[in-house]
Amino acid sequence: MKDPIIQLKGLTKCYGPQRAVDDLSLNISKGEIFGLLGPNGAGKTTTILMMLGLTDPTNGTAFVCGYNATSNPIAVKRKVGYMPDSLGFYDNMTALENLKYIARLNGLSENEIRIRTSELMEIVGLSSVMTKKTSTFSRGMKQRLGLAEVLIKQPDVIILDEPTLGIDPGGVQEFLTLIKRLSKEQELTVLLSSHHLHHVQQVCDRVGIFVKGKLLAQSNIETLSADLFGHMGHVVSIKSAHAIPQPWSLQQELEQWEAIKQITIDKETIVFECKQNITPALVRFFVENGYDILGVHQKDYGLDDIYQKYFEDIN
Ligand SMILES: Nc1ncnc2c1ncn2[C@@H]1O[C@H](COP(=O)(O)OP(=O)(O)OP(=O)(O)O)[C@@H](O)[C@H]1O
Repeated sequence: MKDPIIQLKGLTKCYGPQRAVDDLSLNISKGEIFGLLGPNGAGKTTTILMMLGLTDPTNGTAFVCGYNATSNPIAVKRKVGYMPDSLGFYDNMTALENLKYIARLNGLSENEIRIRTSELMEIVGLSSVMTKKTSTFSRGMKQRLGLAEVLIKQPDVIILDEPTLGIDPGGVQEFLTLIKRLSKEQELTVLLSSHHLHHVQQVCDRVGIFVKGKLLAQSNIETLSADLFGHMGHVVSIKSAHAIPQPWSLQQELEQWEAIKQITIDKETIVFECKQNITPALVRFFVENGYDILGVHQKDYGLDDIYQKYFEDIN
């Protein structure tokens, strides 16, 4: 990994006897989109607050953009834009006025404010509605305005806490596409916390699975799948037009196949766990033996399976 822009070492936060974050070590490199994935109460927000210097760790360190977040929170805040899960705007002001207000708070000159706010409204797709009061905005539009506010100080890192919460599916898609584009165009590092696995899967280069304060795994989705389910090999299920009799005359022959590890039969469905992908050979075998096939399904392990494996005891 290139020099990490976020470096968490043994980060721990205890609330009384409860370890909200437990010995978290994690490196995130510049330009990466990292998804912190976990159910409610996993410790995602607490981790973010420690990274911003808004709450002190019980143990461990958080270095962000080269600064220790606990001893130098002001320097970190200059470099990091944070969008919390609930956004607040001045509803009696227009979107543009809200953004200009934040720009002034960040110390931009009036000339910079004029140029930058108009650029950002364009980037987040709010130019046509920027003179409307934010009280009229949908949740999706508010998220976009929140993103513009976060970007106004040209941060190196943005941290988005549950950014897709409450947005309709179309809005989610647009928002995630925007995040991805910004990250690639500006080498912006993005830390995105969510419990929406599908949203995370669409946009993140890597994900961390966070459960009960512990980071259980971190990798890209493909590697996580291979690590967790690689031993399962290729699983293919074949649905015949008719129920498979028990005992089944062809089973013994198939069990001789080197590539087949296990055969499970349930009425007309036969599931094969195989060492490699032998789906075409299996289909030929069934056809040659006079079976009519209604369906063939190859199981691909994805984030759903990962989620279920880690979170099944919790949800
Ligand atoms: N100030 C606090 N005092 C005591 N306990 C807290 C405090 N803040 C968080 N916790 C507890 O720490 C644990 C982690 O909470 P946290 O908000 O970080 O989780 P999360 O993953 O962000 O969940 P959510 O998605 O629900 O916000 C929870 O059990 C929560 O109740």
